[in-house]
Amino acid sequence: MFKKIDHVGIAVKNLDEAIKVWEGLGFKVEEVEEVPDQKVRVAVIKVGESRIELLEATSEDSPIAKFIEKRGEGIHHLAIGVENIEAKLEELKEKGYRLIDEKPRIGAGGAKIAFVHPKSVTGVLLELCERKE
Ligand SMILES: C[C@H](C(=O)O)C(=O)SCCNC(=O)CCNC(=O)[C@H](O)C(C)(C)COP(=O)(O)OP(=O)(O)OC[C@H]1O[C@@H](n2cnc3c(N)ncnc32)[C@H](O)[C@@H]1OP(=O)(O)O
Ligand SMILES: [Co+2]
Repeated sequence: MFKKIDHVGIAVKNLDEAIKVWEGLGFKVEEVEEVPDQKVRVAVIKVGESRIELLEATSEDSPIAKFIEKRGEGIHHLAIGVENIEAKLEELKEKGYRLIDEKPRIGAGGAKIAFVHPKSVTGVLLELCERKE
């Protein structure tokens, strides 16, 4: 059911500056994409079969803005690749996990994504991600 670690999301204040830092380390930003539904701008770095997502808020009420206000920059979420996101959401709902999204939404690269609340997942914001490879 779980395919791989799809990506680690990192909240940053300024995407262009963060890209310089990460490319200075030797990583390569493949693409930068705005995801209006999530109020973020995303820089995608491929690392083997996984990705790093650098995330900048595109509005004051973006979840990324609130996160940074409260906790500063840093690791924001862990995204796991799944075969069937609807089935997984159903299963977790039945098991009593607190779903932020009952139905998947569209994320970066057109993936189907849904979040499970950190309070249900030992303090980790978990993202389920179904991607047509
Ligand atoms: C597009 C791209 C993609 O992959 O395609 C993305 O990832 S989009 C990535 C951006 N989109 C998202 O993050 C959408 C899902 N996130 C959300 O719905 C929200 O951010 C949220 C429900 C996790 C938290 O929102 P909130 O208004 O409740 O914020 P609060 O600050 O009050 O958080 C409530 C409690 O959760 C904790 N908390 C909040 N955010 C996180 C986090 N990222 N990781 C771990 N814990 C967290 C807070 O410390 C607090 O705990 P305590 O009470 O103990 O202090
Ligand atoms: Co993500």
